[in-house]
Amino acid sequence: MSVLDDIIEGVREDLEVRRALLDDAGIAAAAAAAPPARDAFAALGGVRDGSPAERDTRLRVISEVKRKSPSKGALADIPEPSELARQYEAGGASVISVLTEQRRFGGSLEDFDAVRAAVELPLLRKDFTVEAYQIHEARAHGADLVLLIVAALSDAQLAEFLALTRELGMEALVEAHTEDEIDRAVAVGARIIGVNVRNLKTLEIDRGTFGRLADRIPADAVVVAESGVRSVEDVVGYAADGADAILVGEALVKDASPRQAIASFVEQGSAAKPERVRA
Ligand SMILES: O=P(O)(O)OC[C@@H](O)[C@@H](O)c1c[nH]c2ccccc12
Repeated sequence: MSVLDDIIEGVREDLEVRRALLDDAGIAAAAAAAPPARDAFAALGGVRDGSPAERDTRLRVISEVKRKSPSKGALADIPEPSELARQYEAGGASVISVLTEQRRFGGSLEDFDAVRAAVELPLLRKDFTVEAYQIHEARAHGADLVLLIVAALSDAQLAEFLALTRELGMEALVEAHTEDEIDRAVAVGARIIGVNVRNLKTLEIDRGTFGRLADRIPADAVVVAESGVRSVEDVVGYAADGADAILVGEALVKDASPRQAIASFVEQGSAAKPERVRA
């Protein structure tokens, strides 16, 4: 069984515990009652009805609240996720990602709620989405963006979940690891596409993956480089290779001043962004 299968098995078990407390109809009603979602696509520099050339050249940072990971174990204590989120916002993050997977990443919906109460930025509910329930649940907790991992879903599920996400007023970060997965993301109409440079089977990082795959993403989609940022040099590399946004967890939760780190990522990353001319 792959790491991904293993994680998803736990995610499904935990989901059944929550569903026993609030059933499908209950969670759908809670989602419908939530205040409207924020426009995460626009926050990431996406342009709906214009040419990509109209886009500004700022590199966006998606800053992640991440307590631990399967590859690295414990990363940071994070006694107050709300405090960390305020620093992320003050530093100039465009979106905040909050991991809610419990077993491997130490996240929770409680963390998500704490961050939601603390900041106005669009929030990504970062989890392994395998059921519609989780999408309703994300919206009920005030999420604006959900994660859809191509490797974990069939084409039919991808299309269904993306449609539900948009019905609820949210957008999806659709995560790919290979050319084939990018093509599948594009085929279902994803407009925020992430290339995760962490290999899901070996858990190893290969930053070069981003440069090899980014050009395959159509120009009207927002391109996100995910994982492996250690310092501003890595940010500059991703920006030069065509990232519109970067998703950063470990480096920020470990930094003594995440606020300053984000500010320098935005500044130096934006300076390194090429004029965008992709077919
Ligand atoms: O901590 P890093 O290397 O900056 O990575 C952040 C983010 O990309 C990573 O947490 C991630 C990317 N895709 C995921 C899917 C599930 C859980 C976590 C992830």
